Amino acid sequence: MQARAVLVTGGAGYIGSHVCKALAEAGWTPVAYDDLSNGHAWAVQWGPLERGDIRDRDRLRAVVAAYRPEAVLHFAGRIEVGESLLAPFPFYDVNVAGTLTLLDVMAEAGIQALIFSSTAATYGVLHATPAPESHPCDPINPYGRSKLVAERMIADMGAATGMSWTNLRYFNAAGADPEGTIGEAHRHETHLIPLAVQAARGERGAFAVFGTDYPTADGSCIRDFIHVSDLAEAHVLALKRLLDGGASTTFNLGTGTGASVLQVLDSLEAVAGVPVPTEHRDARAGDPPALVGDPSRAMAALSWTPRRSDLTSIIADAWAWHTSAAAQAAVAV
Ligand SMILES: NC(=O)c1ccc[n+]([C@@H]2O[C@H](COP(=O)([O-])OP(=O)(O)OC[C@H]3O[C@@H](n4cnc5c(N)ncnc54)[C@H](O)[C@@H]3O)[C@@H](O)[C@H]2O)c1
Ligand SMILES: O=c1ccn([C@@H]2O[C@H](COP(=O)(O)OP(=O)(O)O[C@H]3O[C@H](CO)[C@@H](O)[C@H](O)[C@H]3O)[C@@H](O)[C@H]2O)c(=O)[nH]1
Repeated sequence: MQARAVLVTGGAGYIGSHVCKALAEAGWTPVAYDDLSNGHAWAVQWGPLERGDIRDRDRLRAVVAAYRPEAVLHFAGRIEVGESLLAPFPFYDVNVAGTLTLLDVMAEAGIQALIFSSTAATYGVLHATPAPESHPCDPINPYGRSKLVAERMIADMGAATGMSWTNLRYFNAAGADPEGTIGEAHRHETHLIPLAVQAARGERGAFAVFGTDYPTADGSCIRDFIHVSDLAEAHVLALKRLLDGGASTTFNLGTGTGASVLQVLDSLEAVAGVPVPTEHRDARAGDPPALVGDPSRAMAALSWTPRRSDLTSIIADAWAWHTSAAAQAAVAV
């Protein structure tokens, strides 16, 4: 029997490629649609790669007509919080206008199910920790605002067209495929764990800790790290739920427990057995002090439990991937 196709925008990226692997293991053909601005052709291993920009309506139309996907998982977007304050235009252009174009093409083609990559950055500064989905959304950077606008467009389009949707608000995706096939390799790396790994391996200078006087126990920021394989599993479960008639909704995907930047560095030193050279810098603009999410709604509705999201497993998988032959070959491409 022909496997059922799903369109995965951003399928050559970090989270999208891990989700493609999980989708293929669950019996779908993931069609990755990606302009490779931050992703990699080598990360697309479980279905076809269609190069294209999410803002290119004609190209999207052609790919949708060729594969007739029964659902879309929408990862494509601009992702760097700090960058969004310096250059907001591409964040609104890709994350808002690009999402709107995708929604229009989906409506035209009659595709009735969408899973959207949203973010903890939609909340802004938390008043309650861990934050439930009902926490007010007041983002403090253009990235978070662009994702919140996209969430609201999706809900409006769904109400008008009958499309079902699930907005998944990820906290900090981390780690790598435990089988070592793919991992985190953003072209322009800004993320804590890969940068700290590179500093530990002597591939860059000292790791810059952004802010040491936050109102947290050790003064550094706190984030809720969720293993990318746990995220991937949640996407498969969310897709099944939506295609089985589950109601449109928003779920947090986090663990409910935070770790500080300094704790992450300690854990990396313990796993790797080498020191991480660090220097202290001013806080990065647009960074809330703590982002920790309550995942209990997703856990109940999806029968999902994060299994590899303890800090040691996350760091061990990240370290194993970054030090693997696969990663060395990948960065050379
Ligand atoms: N990494 C995280 O911790 C995290 C947390 C919350 C939400 N998210 C969201 O999850 C999604 C995936 O994040 P990621 O970390 O895998 O990032 P990523 O950059 O690895 O993946 C995004 C992919 O989208 C592609 N892309 C970018 N602009 C495009 C365009 N105009 N047209 C087509 N493709 C385009 C990139 O080439 C890349 O492959 C993003 O939407 C991000 O906002 C990520
Ligand atoms: O060189 C660095 C890089 C990061 N950090 C700190 O580490 C924490 C995590 O930063 P980073 O890894 O860049 O992730 P976030 O800025 O938290 O953003 C990620 O997590 C968000 C959800 O919380 C997503 O929406 C974003 O797409 C994703 O990039 C923050 O406190 C940063 O200040 C440093 O101290 N030094």
